[in-house]
Amino acid sequence: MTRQGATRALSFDISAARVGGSAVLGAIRFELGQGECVALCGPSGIGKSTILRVIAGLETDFDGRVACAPRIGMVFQEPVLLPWRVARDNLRLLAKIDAPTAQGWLERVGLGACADRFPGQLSLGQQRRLSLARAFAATPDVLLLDEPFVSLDSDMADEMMALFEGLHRARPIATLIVTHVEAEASRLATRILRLAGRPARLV
Ligand SMILES: Nc1ncnc2c1ncn2[C@@H]1O[C@H](COP(=O)(O)OP(=O)(O)OP(=O)(O)O)[C@@H](O)[C@H]1O
Repeated sequence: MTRQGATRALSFDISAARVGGSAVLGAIRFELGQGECVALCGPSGIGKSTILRVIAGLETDFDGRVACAPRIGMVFQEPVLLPWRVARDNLRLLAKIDAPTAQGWLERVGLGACADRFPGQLSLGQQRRLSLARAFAATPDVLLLDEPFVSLDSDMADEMMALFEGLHRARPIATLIVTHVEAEASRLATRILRLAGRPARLV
């Protein structure tokens, strides 16, 4: 396997990837242009998160070449926040921005009044908004979103998607978004990559 920098935001070209020794991904090749939002779809267990993990360097058992711009941001299904830090500090410390900028981001995602609350004092939807704000505030070159709207009620999912659209319009970071919901993919992405089979390939 080879990892190196790229002129495109992301170039993914592998012939195989294994998880726990079993072949999960087959030959898969795609690219992500600067500012583009691409969806990665497929049934549960097909290997969508594995692709994100390979890109992020968390999964190294693969054959091929992954060239990604250096700064990668990830948003997981479960928000990963510092539980002992209030919302403002979660943004400030993890996105490396000052307190007034952090407050500005909180306002943008409707959490202006929650700056001094700890993650445990926020609802799941609020925690996810905070995670999304943090990801954009950190201005990565590539953003990897792993089912960021799963298990939210339809109003909240709609609100989160609108939030993502607004943030991405204002700051068009190359984004790969994993979802198994077709409507989400066609709403948010300019291109949809579909996985099928075992080991998984693009279809
Ligand atoms: N430690 C492991 N050992 C063996 N197989 C594993 C291990 N971890 C994950 N897998 C397998 O890897 C495959 C791909 O998992 P992955 O999480 O990438 O799928 P996914 O498409 O993201 O699924 P979901 O939509 O349910 O999150 C699954 O079939 C899973 O069973």
